[in-house]
Amino acid sequence: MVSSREQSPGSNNAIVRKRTLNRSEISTPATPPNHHGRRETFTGSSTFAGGGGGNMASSLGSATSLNTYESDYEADPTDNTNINVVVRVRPLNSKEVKTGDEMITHFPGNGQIWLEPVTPKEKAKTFTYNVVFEPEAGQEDVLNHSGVKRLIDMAIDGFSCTVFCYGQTGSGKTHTLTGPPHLFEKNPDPFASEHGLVFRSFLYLFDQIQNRNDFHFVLKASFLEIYNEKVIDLLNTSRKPLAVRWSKKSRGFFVENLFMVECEEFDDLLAVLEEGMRNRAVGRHNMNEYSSRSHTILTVHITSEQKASDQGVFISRHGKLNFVDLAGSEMTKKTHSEGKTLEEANNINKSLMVLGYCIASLSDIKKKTGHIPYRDSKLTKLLADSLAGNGVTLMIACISPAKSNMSETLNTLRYAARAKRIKTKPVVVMDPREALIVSLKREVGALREENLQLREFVQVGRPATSDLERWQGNTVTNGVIELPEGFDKEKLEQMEPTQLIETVMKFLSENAALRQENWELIAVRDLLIRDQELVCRENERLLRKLEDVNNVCCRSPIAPVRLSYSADKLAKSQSDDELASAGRRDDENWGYDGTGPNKDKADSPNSAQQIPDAISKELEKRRIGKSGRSNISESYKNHKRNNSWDKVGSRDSSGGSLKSAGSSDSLPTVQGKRVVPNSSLSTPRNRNLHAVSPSNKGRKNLVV
Ligand SMILES: Nc1ncnc2c1ncn2[C@@H]1O[C@H](COP(=O)(O)OP(=O)(O)OP(=O)(O)O)[C@@H](O)[C@H]1O
Repeated sequence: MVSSREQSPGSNNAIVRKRTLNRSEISTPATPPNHHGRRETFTGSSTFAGGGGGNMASSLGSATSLNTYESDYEADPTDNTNINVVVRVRPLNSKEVKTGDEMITHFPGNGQIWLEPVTPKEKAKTFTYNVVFEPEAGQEDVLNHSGVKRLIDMAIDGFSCTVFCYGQTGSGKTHTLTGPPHLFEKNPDPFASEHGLVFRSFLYLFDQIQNRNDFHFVLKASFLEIYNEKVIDLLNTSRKPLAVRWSKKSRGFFVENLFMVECEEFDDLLAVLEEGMRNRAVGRHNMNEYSSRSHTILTVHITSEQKASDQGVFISRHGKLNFVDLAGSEMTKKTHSEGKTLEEANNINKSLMVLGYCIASLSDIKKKTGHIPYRDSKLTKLLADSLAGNGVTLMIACISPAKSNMSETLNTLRYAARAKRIKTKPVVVMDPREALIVSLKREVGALREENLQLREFVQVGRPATSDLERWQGNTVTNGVIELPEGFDKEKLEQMEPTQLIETVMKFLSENAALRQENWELIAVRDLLIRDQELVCRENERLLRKLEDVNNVCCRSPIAPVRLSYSADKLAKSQSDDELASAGRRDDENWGYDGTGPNKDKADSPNSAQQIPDAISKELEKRRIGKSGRSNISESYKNHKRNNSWDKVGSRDSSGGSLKSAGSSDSLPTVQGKRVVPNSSLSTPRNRNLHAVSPSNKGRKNLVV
C-alpha cells in the first residue's frame, strides 16, 4: 500500500493523502468478529427497508413511496416521506463503569426504547423509532439495518440524501459515522473493523456503481466544517472561512469556493475522508478525550448519465450524499469547559438550538407553513434541504445508557421524536430539458398502453402495414379520424359484423397514426434539444472568448476602446446575447433556432417552420429555444456581477474539456485529483476536467 503526501503548487494548500487499495480487499469489508451467532442487537425496521441493490425502476417502486421518477421528474405533492430516525445506544464507558454508573435504557423490541425513572416521583418513559441499536450493535449492523444502503441507492438515482448524527457530547456520533479518531492518525489502517458508516457506505456505493453498466458516473467529494459559525474547507489547509450563499438556480444554500475532488476510485474517496478527519477541530474536555468542536459535512456528489435514445440524447441526474457529524450538545458545567472550549461550546449549543427550533417548527403541521429560522445559523442553512426540502434524510440519534446522563438522553430522544414527524418531498434532480424527454417517453408509453388495451378490447392483433396504409387512406381525412356516431360499448354489441370491423379498423388506424406521429415528434424534439444544447455550449464559449478579448483590449494602450466585430461572423456563429453586447441585436428578426435572422429561416434544417406547433409551444413553455438564450444572457450578466464560479469552465462544442488560461504552475491540485468549485459539476462527458482554482479572490480567466 503506497502512502504519499503532496502539496499543491498554488497558494491554496489543498492536500489529500491518497493510498492505492487492492480491489479485492475493498470488496470484503471488515465485519466485527462478534457479529455472528448472537441475538439481534437492534429492533424495528427502517422506513428505507429494502436493503440495497437493484436498478432505478425497481428501487424507486418498492418499499418507500419515492416513486418520483416513475410518476414524474417532480414529486407528486402527496408523495411526502418522513425522516427516518434510528437511535444508537453506546455501551457504558470505562469512566462510567468505574464510578458505578447504572444503565437506565431498556429495549422491549419493535424499535422501542424504555427509560427507567431516576427518582421515585418520575414515570418510566417509552419512545418508538424506526430502529433502535443496542449497545452491543456493531458498525456493520448500523450499515445493514439503519436504511443507509437504501439512501445510497437513492443518491445514485439522483436524490439528495443526508445522514446526520445527533446527540450529547460523548454519545458516539463520531464513532458511528467515522469510527474512533485514532483510525485517521499516523499510518491509518483502511480496513480496521472499527470503521464507521462513511467508510462502509463508500464501499457499498462503489459496488453499486459497478453493477450499473448502462450508466456513466462521475463522483466528486467535498468536506467542510462549521467551527464557531465559520465554514472551513477541510481539504484546504489555509482554513480561510468561506461564504454561504443562496443559489437562485438550485433554490438552496451552497458554500462558495469549496474544494471538490473528483473521485474515480474508492481510495480517492477514502483520501478525502482521511484528510478531512485529520484537519477537523477536535478538543478535549471532561466528558470526551476527542470531542468534535465543529459540525462537519462530507458530501459526495453523484452525477450519472444514461443514454436515452439513439439520437445521442442523454439523461443525467445529480444525486448527493451528505454525512453530517454534529458537534455534541453539552452542559458546560459538566464538561468543565473554559476559555476556547467554552466559546466553542456556546457556538455549538447555539447552532444546535436553532436546529432544534427548525425541527420543532417543521414537525408541527400548523407551524410548518410559517417562518422556519433556517437563516439563523450556517448549519441550518446547509441542512435546510435535508430537513424539509426535496431530500431524503436519515437521522441517527446517539445516546448514553448511563443514569448520570438521563436529562441529556431524554432531550435527545425528544428531539429525535420530533424529527420523526417531519416530512420531506424527495425529487430526482434532473435537467428540465432531460425531464421533458422523460415525460415524453412516459406519454408515449401511456399511448402504447392505451393502444394495447384497445387491441385487447376488440380482440385483434397488430395490423399488417399494407392494411394500415389502406385504412389510413380510407378513414383519415386531413388528419381527423371520422368515428361512427354515438360510439359506445352497447352500440358496439348491436353493430353488424361488417360495421364492427369498419369501426375497429378506424380505431386501429387512428392508434397507428398517433403512434407514428408520436415517434416522429419525439425524434424531432430529441434532435432539437440536442442541437439546442450544442448551441448553448457554443454561446457560452463565445461569450467567454468575447470577455477575454474585451479584457485584453481594455488593458492594451494601442487597442481601440470599442471593439469592432465582423458582421458576417457574428450573424453566423453568435447568439443574440452576444449581438446584444456588440450593439447589433435585432430581436424581432432573429430566427428561432439561433442560426440567423428570419429571412434565413426557411433554409435552416432546424427552422421553426419544420417544428410542429405543439412542440414549439412546449419548448417555449419549458424555456428551451428562444427563451433559453435569454437565460444564458441573464446568467452571463449574473456571472459577471457575482464573480460566481458557476461558469468557471467552458466546454467546447463537442463536449470537450475545461482548460485554464493560467499556467499550470499556478493551479492547485489535490494530490493530482481534479478540484472544481462546488457549483460547476460537469457531466460525465466532460471527463477531461483540468484543475481550476477556487481562489477566494474570484475566478481565473478561462479559454477554450
Ligand atoms: N457504540 C460504541 N461502541 C464502542 N465505543 C463507543 C461507541 N460509541 C462511542 N464509543 C466511544 O465513546 C467515546 C466517545 O464517542 P464519540 O467521540 O464518537 O462521541 P461524540 O458523540 O462524537 O462526542 P462529541 O460530540 O464530543 O464529538 C469514544 O471513545 C468512542 O470510541
